[in-house]
This record gives sequence, C-alpha cells and structure tokens, in this order.
Amino acid sequence: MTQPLLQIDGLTKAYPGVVANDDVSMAIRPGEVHALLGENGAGKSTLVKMIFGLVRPNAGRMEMNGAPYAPTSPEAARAAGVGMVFQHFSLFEALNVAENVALGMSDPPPIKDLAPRIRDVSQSYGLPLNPGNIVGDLSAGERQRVEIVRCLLGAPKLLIMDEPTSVLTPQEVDLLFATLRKLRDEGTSILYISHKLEEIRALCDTATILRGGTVVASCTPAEETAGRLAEVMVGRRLEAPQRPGTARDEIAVQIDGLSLPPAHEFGASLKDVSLTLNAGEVLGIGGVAGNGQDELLAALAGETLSAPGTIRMEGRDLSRLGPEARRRAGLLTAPEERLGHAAAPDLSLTENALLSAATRERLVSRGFIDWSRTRRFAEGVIDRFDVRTPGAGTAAGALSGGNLQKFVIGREIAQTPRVLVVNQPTWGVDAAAAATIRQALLDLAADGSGVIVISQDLDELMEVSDRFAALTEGRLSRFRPAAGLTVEQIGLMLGGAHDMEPAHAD
Ligand SMILES: Nc1ncnc2c1ncn2[C@@H]1O[C@H](COP(=O)(O)OP(=O)(O)OP(=O)(O)O)[C@@H](O)[C@H]1O
Repeated sequence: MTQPLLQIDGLTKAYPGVVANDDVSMAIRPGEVHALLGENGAGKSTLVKMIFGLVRPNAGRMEMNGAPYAPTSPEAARAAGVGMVFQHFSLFEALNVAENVALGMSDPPPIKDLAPRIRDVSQSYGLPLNPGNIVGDLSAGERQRVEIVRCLLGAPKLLIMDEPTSVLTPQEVDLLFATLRKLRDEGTSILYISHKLEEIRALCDTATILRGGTVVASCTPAEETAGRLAEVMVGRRLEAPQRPGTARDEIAVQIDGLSLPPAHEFGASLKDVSLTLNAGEVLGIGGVAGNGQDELLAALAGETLSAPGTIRMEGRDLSRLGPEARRRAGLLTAPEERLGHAAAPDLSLTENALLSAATRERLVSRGFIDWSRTRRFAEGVIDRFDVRTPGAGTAAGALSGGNLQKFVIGREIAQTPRVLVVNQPTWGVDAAAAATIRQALLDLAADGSGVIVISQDLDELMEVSDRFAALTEGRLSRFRPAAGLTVEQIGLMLGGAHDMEPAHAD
C-alpha cells in the first residue's frame, strides 16, 4: 500500500447544538480523485474547512505525507500543498484575470511575469483563459477557471473542489473533468464534493460517505448505482417525484414584451421576453446563469420595475408595483443567492421568516410584530421541509447550504402563493432534499398555483416542468412540452435559442 497523502484520524468538530464531524477518519492517496458524499448538513464542508485551515478541530489529528499536519490558516494549508476552489467565487469583477490571481497569492510576482505563467498553466491544463480579460465579462465557467488556475500556480498536492459543476454547462463539465483527470495522472490528489452522483460515478476513484457527521461507508463509485449511493447517504429508499400534470385553462401570469437594460455594468439585459403561465402549471426556464435569470426573477419580484403592461397577474397590471404589493397579490419569489438576498445571515430563521412572510401571513398587527406567530410559522417550515437545525432561533448563516435552501423555498411555499417563481431551487441540495423541494413545487401546482422554475439543472427541469424554454443572452426561446424532449434538443435550445426561434408568447 502506498503511503496516503493525507491521513485523517478521529477529527471532531462541534458547534452549539450539533456535532458537525464526529470522529471522522479517512485517507486520501496520491493521485486519486476522492469523492466526499453526504446529504445536506452531513459535515462535508466542515471537514474540508479543517483540511484547509479555516476551522480548527476539537479533537483528532491529520498527517500529510507521514508528518503532522494542523493548518491554522488557509495560507498554512497552501504552504503545505493544499489548494481549494470554493462553490462561491471570491473574485473582483472590475479587475482582470491576472490581477485577481495576484490578489489570491501571498507573494505575487509582477503582473507582467504573472500573465505568461497564467497563460502557460491555462494552456497546459486545457483551461482557456486570457489574463487580460476583465472578470466581470466572464461566464461562471471562466470564473471558475480563474480560481483553478490560481490554485494550480501553487502546484498543490491536494486540490479540494466544492460542488464545482453546479455552475457549468455540460460542455464545461467535460472540459473540467479532462483537466482533473490530467492532474490526477500527474499525481495530484483531488477531494471532490458534489451532489451529482452520475458525475461522481464517472470521475471519482473512491468515495467516503458521511451521514450525521460520521463516516458511514467508503466505496468505489463506478461499482455502485447512483440510486444506491443516494440511499447510503440518506439511510433510506428514495422516491422519484410524481408529476400529475394539472395545468388549467386559466392564466396566472402573463409577461408581454418585457425588456430591461442590465441592472449593473456586468449584468445581462432582458430582450422582449414574453410568456403565459397557466394556473396549475409548472414552466421550466433553462439556461446558464448570467443570461438574464436573475434579472427575470428581479422583474417578477418587483425589485426591478418594468414598463406598464409587461407583467400582468390575473388581469391586473403589476409592472409598476414593488415587492410588498406583489406579495399581497400572491406573487412570491425565491432568488438564487440564499445568503444575502433570500436570507440575512446574521438574523435568526424566525426573523428571516418575518422578512418575506409578514404581509401574507399577517405577522404584523397594528404596527407590532407578532413574534410567537412568526416563530410558529418558521417552525412549521422547519418541520414540513425537514430543515436540519437546532431551532428557529438559529442564525441563517449557521445552517448548511442545503438546509438554508430548504428553509428559503419552504418559507415561500408555506405562504400558498398564487404564483411562485424560484431560481435554482435545489442548488447545493442533496438528493433526498431536492426530491422534497421538487415534490412540494409539484404539489403547489396541483393545488392550482402557477410555478416558474428557473434552473441550470436540466434533469430537474425535465422532472418538474410541463413546458420548457431556454433563456439565452436575455432572450427566451419558445416553450415546448417537456415530455419527450431529448437532451440534444435542449442543448440546441440552450446553445442558440434566439437564432432558431423568436421570443414567442405561447
Ligand atoms: N459556523 C457554524 N455554526 C454553527 N453550526 C454550524 C456552522 N457550520 C456548520 N454548522 C453545522 O454543522 C453541520 C454540518 O454542516 P456542513 O456545512 O459541514 O454540512 P455539509 O455536509 O457541507 O452540508 P451542505 O451539503 O448542505 O453544504 C450542520 O448541522 C450545520 O448546521
């Protein structure tokens, strides 16, 4: 047996009310792609944060190449040969690629020396990138390459990747996998967190599965089915969501010729977007983030006002109304960015419930907040959507990503909206929780609400949508019945939606 690159022995980390990692032991060998699997809140992020020096364990030890390893900061981890690419990028949009890379280095060389090195690394690892390009103009996939190249310049022995494919197109995923395989063949180890089990099966040599903070299994992913992996993660069998198909002949929301300029320098514009959503129907809108998805959600939420007559609900013109008036009318939205936009990290779940549900759930009377009613509402959401947290008093920022996502979506669904618009409803959510959220969206439609699901996850869109369209460069393709659409047809719609078909209002 070769000596492990990283040996982890009995790592334990407790937070108030929860043991996030309980006596975790595992080994990462040189030159392997090692998957770290587990449902939301299983402890994956906590473990990699300990490896990357962001969190100190309460107990246990690590060894790197046989020598004690106890990083006290990311700089120390980097110096020991560990690099990490986070799910959320930490780049400055107004700076160019080389400047961003320099900012992430502890001792950066002059930009004129750095730029050719970036070019070298990006070429030899198949990560096309121009050092002079402004980051704000780059796609999510290109931004991720900036982060990867920044890590690779430090020649890491272990590269940690946290859900790297959630922002990528299928083509970009292929490119990334080729890069990771090349790194592996050169002897770099990769620790890979993802909820996408088919990708894990295709890429990873071995997997460690966490449940409730402890290691419950390790396996060779290619030898298991995705269903089996999911079952080990959650400890029970999973059911696929049921889609009854309940669209009625009654218009819930109509968008007519909605055009908006970009909200900020690096934003996207919306170009003549039209659609009709019926009551009881789920419309799926696919496309790579950054093509107008956020802008469409903001226009529906009332965060951006549009020209009169562009957004109508049950015959009423909402285009000039702000968010509260739209909520009152029953149009609710859940944005993609859960921390900062959908939820305030430092506020408790109860306080976060108040922020969006005050009007519809009548949580304020005569100018006073009814805290016990608000807490009961938050607890109802926690129960119904299986949000794993010590209680409604917990700060939103202390929840694992997936659990906060369940809370944010559940908070809107629990208000029985007439129309619900969600952006990336299951981003970072594990298989079981994703199924719960999708089923809840379908149940909402079955009860007569109209639902718009904006997502980059095509499997998700095919699972929940009655009709599907692609949003590309601010234009919406024609909607097509989701039943019977193939991945190739969808790929074409995503690739050139506006070339093939005019925006259409059917
Ligand atoms: N800073 C913190 N304060 C309090 N509790 C925390 C903190 N960070 C994590 N936790 C808790 O520790 C547990 C493990 O969380 P962790 O983020 O490691 O899970 P995860 O497997 O990465 O989940 P996800 O897939 O949802 O990102 C969760 O119950 C979470 O609420």
